[in-house]
Amino acid sequence: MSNKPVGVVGAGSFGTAVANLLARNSDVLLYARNADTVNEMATKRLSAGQQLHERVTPTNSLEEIATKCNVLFPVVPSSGFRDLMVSMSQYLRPYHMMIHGTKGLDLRIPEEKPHDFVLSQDHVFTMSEIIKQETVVVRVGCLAGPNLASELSSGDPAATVIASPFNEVIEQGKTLLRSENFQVYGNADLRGVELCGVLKNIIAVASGILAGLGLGENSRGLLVSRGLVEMIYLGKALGGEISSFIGLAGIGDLVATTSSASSRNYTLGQKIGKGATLEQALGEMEEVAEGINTIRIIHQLAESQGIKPLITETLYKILYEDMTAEKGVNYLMRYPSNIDIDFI
Ligand SMILES: NC(=O)C1=CN([C@@H]2O[C@H](COP(=O)(O)OP(=O)(O)OC[C@H]3O[C@@H](n4cnc5c(N)ncnc54)[C@H](O)[C@@H]3O)[C@@H](O)[C@H]2O)C=CC1
Ligand SMILES: O=C(CO)COP(=O)(O)O
Repeated sequence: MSNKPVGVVGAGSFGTAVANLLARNSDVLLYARNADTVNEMATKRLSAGQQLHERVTPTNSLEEIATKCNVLFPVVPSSGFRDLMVSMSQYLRPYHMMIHGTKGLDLRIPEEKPHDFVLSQDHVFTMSEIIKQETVVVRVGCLAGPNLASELSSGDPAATVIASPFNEVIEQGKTLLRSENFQVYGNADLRGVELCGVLKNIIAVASGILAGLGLGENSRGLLVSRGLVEMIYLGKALGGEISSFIGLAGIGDLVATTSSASSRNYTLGQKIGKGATLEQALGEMEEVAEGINTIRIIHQLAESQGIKPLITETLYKILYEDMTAEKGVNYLMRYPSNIDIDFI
């Protein structure tokens, strides 16, 4: 496997950062779907504002990347993930290994719903589930942790978690990604680690809102700690293990994303806190903020499953109904809560 290039599918901010990390150890093929973008990447050696490592070769061909690479890192937003897997599936074989970096969920509602239809976990999928549903790939994993693309591209010290039930996926991920400035931890709880990356985006949006309202570090500390409890509560209900949430992919990523203007979810929240509507805030952003879609999905799931994630529900009202950000904060502050930790 070592002489083969490694494939990264998706050349946005994170796909490009992952390609550059991998290029420290291997040749890399980086797929972008737009042929003009690929030509420009090849000539200017730039992708998503980042300089491309000399060992990264851009490609526009899914067939080429699947044929030449045994290990593939799909890193596209969750909204395009299933379509991508459907398009790629004809080129994929059981010997492929896939480690995705996408921090979102996929919602599949039947076109013809029975009159008593209730949305359940059977309609909400993580990206590893999509890979297994749409392709013949078996050895699947994910990559999650405090990995802000802008900081990775500056070469700052950082670390990630490779999660998979297959030890060989974890070991392969470590071999490919580990370098002087980049550590890689392993975790067998694939679902839990995927959910960490997905759910922390909700709390990042909330943190941005607090910042947009001009609130300080005490309120952020309160949010991060209650946010972690909510992530664990939801994560457990959706099949993750508590221990993953208190590791690098959980608390580690939560801290990074709730305190950085480099986070798109935080930035979007900040715009809302300053008074923008969701439509206005989205209109000002060029990159994906997965938390917006995740809040909608968790709201629908919570409603039908009888679970009550307080922060997520309040965010839903701010983003999709007519609650103001100030009212949302007042509502949360008045909510009667008195047990600090109730999940251990
Ligand atoms: N940017 C970051 O710091 C990090 C992002 N992530 C996650 O990585 C995923 C991707 O995020 P970014 O790269 O930042 O997004 P981005 O908004 O910078 O770029 C997304 C890229 O995916 C491409 N794309 C979308 N659908 C596609 C499809 N069907 N086929 C091929 N290409 C497609 C777009 O053309 C675009 O180039 C998200 O789920 C995000 O949560 C995870 C860790 C860090
Ligand atoms: O997940 C991330 C860092 O680990 C990136 O977060 P954003 O998608 O909010 O930029």
